[in-house]
This record gives sequence, C-alpha cells and structure tokens, in this order.
Amino acid sequence: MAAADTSTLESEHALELVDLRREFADKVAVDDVNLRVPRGSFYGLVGPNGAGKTTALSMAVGLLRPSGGQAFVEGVDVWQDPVEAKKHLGVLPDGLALPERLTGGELLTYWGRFRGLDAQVVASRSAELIRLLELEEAEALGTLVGEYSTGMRKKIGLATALLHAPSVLVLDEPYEAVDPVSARVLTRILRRFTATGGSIVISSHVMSLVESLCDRVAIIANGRVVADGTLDEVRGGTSLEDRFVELVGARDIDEEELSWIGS
Ligand SMILES: Nc1ncnc2c1ncn2[C@@H]1O[C@H](COP(=O)(O)OP(=O)(O)OP(=O)(O)O)[C@@H](O)[C@H]1O
Repeated sequence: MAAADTSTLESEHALELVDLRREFADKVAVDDVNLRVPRGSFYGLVGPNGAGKTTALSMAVGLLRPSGGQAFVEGVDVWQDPVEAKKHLGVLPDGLALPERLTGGELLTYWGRFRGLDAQVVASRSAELIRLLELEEAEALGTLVGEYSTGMRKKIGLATALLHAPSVLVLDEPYEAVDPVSARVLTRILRRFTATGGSIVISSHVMSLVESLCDRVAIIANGRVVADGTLDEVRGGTSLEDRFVELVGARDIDEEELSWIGS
C-alpha cells in the first residue's frame, strides 16, 4: 500500500533532484540541490557561468556520477536503474560528442536502431527531423558530422534526443548557435512536445527566451538553487533578468579598469 502511494507521488514529477551534490577536488560544483519538475512543464534552468547547471543536469540524466543525493526521472532512480530511467529521457548534453565519420542521417539510423526502434520508424522519423531542422542539403551532399557547423551539430544532437519519442527532454543550451529560422522550428517542436504531455528542462543564458518559453524556472548560483517556482513567482513583478542580477549580483567596470583598451 505504502509503495503504491510513493510511486504515484514520484510520477507527478518528470524530474526530481534530491540533495544532489558534486565536488571536484575542493570545489563544490553542485551543493545539495533539490528541484522538482512537474510533469508537462517547460522548465528553465538559469545561472551565471560556472554556477553548476551543466554539472547538475549531467548528474540528473546519468552522465556524471553524483558525490551525493539522488535523481529521479518519471519516478525512476537514475543511478539505481539507469536503463529504465534513460528509456524516458531525450538528452542534449553540453559539448556533445558525436561520431564524426557518419552523415546526420547515418547517425540517426545508428542511434534509432541502438534505441531498439523499428527500421522503418527510424527511417521516417529521421527524414522528418532532417527536413524540419533544415539539414536536408547537408544530407544530400553527404556531409559528415565532423564537417558540420556548431549550429548543425546542435540540431543533429536535438534530432537524436527526439528520435525515440521520450517523455522528458533535458537540453543543455539547445538554442546556442542555432539560427533564427531553425530556432523558430525548434520552438514549435518543443511547444508541441509539452502540449502533448511531454516535459522539458532547458538551460539557457538568454533570459528573454526562458521568459517566452518556460512556465517554471530555477536560478542557480554557486551550486545552489537561489530561487525556483513558476515564472511569475521567480520574477516577482520584475523581469527575469532583473531578478537574476538582483540574486546573483552584478559587477560594474570602474573608470580605471581596462583604460588601456583603445589607447
Ligand atoms: N570536470 C570538471 N573538473 C573540475 N571542475 C569542474 C569540472 N566540471 C565542472 N567543473 C567546475 O564546476 C563548476 C560548475 O561548472 P558547470 O559547467 O556545471 O557550470 P555551468 O553553470 O554549466 O556554467 P556555464 O554557464 O558557463 O556553462 C565550475 O566551477 C567548473 O569549473
């Protein structure tokens, strides 16, 4: 009876981080982070450079072992049952390592088969993703992933994250280096994903983007969550950028600093 209650509670959250912690030597990169991402939400994780966003997300999706704490995806403990947890997950990691000697289409075919999808399903989904993400020309030219631009790499990485139709997407800076036309397509894809019940976590440095996309947000600084909740709760009547600067702190440049520039 108690076990059934627990699983119902856990499944309310697409992603849950409990006292998640990671140290690198003397540096505490993620300091007992607790976060709950309700199912169906579009969740934004923001914070200054080095705040611990990538480290936290990497632990949340099973790519980096925590020093302490737990991560759950759809109620499944990521580090106790990684195979089951990863079935629910589509991930775009930071600094994505890709097989460089394949074309985008070959990569998706390999990835889809690796994920256990039927060959015909892989073929039709791959063709659709390549067309929507405007990678058709590169595919027609036989361009290898190793020859892709930064934005193209991001797009093929997103395609691999979407291919197996996961229920939770965890995307580290998905819009970085993506051109405005592709960004619109990406936004449509992601909005459709949440409209059909999927849950998304993105990290981003672009506050206006987070404000336009996300319904919930967390601000992380020095490895700690300093604010989280609905977008309106976190903004507290100001803009997300103002709230961010208020919580994280801004530094002005004094007159004498960098006085040599342009001299
Ligand atoms: N492999 C590593 N070895 C040592 N220190 C690390 C390692 N990875 C991250 N760190 C440190 O952990 C802290 C958090 O880094 P992280 O990459 O998670 O920040 P971030 O919020 O994603 O930053 P950014 O916005 O610049 O991408 C930083 O101080 C970083 O130097």
